[in-house]
Amino acid sequence: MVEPVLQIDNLVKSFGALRATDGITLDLKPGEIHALIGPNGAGKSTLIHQICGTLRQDSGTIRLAGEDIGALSAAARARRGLGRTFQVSSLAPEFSALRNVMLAVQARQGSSFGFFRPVMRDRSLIDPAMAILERVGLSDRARLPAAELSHGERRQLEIAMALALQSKALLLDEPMAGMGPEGSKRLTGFLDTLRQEAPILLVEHDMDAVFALADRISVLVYGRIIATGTVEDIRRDPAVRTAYLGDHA
Ligand SMILES: Nc1ncnc2c1ncn2[C@@H]1O[C@H](COP(=O)(O)OP(=O)(O)OP(=O)(O)O)[C@@H](O)[C@H]1O
Repeated sequence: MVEPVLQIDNLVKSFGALRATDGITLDLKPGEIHALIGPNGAGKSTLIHQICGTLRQDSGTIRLAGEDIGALSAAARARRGLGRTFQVSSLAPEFSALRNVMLAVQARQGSSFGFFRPVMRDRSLIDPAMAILERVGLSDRARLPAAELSHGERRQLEIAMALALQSKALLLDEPMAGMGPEGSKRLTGFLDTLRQEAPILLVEHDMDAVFALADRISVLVYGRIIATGTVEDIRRDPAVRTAYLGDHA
């Protein structure tokens, strides 16, 4: 059996009387895109926050490459190889795309963020950063400040930074949000190739993207996973159709 890269077991998080995640168990295997879908308020963001460490679970375990990371800070989890993109961007907006990625490369190499070193002339940072920007299709935007990139390009840049940190697994929280049809199509194509580099847990409302990309889909409703399966399994599942998909199936 293939060992999962990420293994979540029985994760529980309550806000007062509300169980926002109510015993969630799921895993992410090498090379796969596992999509997490569900209606508004189902608990998707709460789950992502617990996995990346910005919210502490009440109980349950989170393992990355076999290591229990459930008590580590978000920064420590990122250093262990948990990459993520955010609904709200984490980029340094005044820095160029290149510099943002160079800082991630530098962090990966173990040196601290040396703002006073002449990083912009350091080939050991520039070359790998440019290679990654090329990989995500942003090399012609390398010198632009992150703030001047389009919404879709900023998502690509965040993914570039996750790649620079050599993430073992990627958590993508609604990467298609705010994108037009063209942008969604381009990002879908890109994510399709990205799964070989690091498996992806994808929270997404854009069902065209989910159906095009997902190896497996888990459906979350009121904090519980009501079904996990292939695209076909999920499309056919009567409980899922009732709870979520409706006409979209
Ligand atoms: N900090 C909080 N305090 C209290 N309740 C919260 C908090 N965060 C989330 N909730 C509640 O937990 C439930 C799950 O919310 P969550 O944002 O995780 O859902 P979601 O599936 O991500 O929704 P969406 O698709 O709209 O982003 C909701 O009922 C929400 O109101």
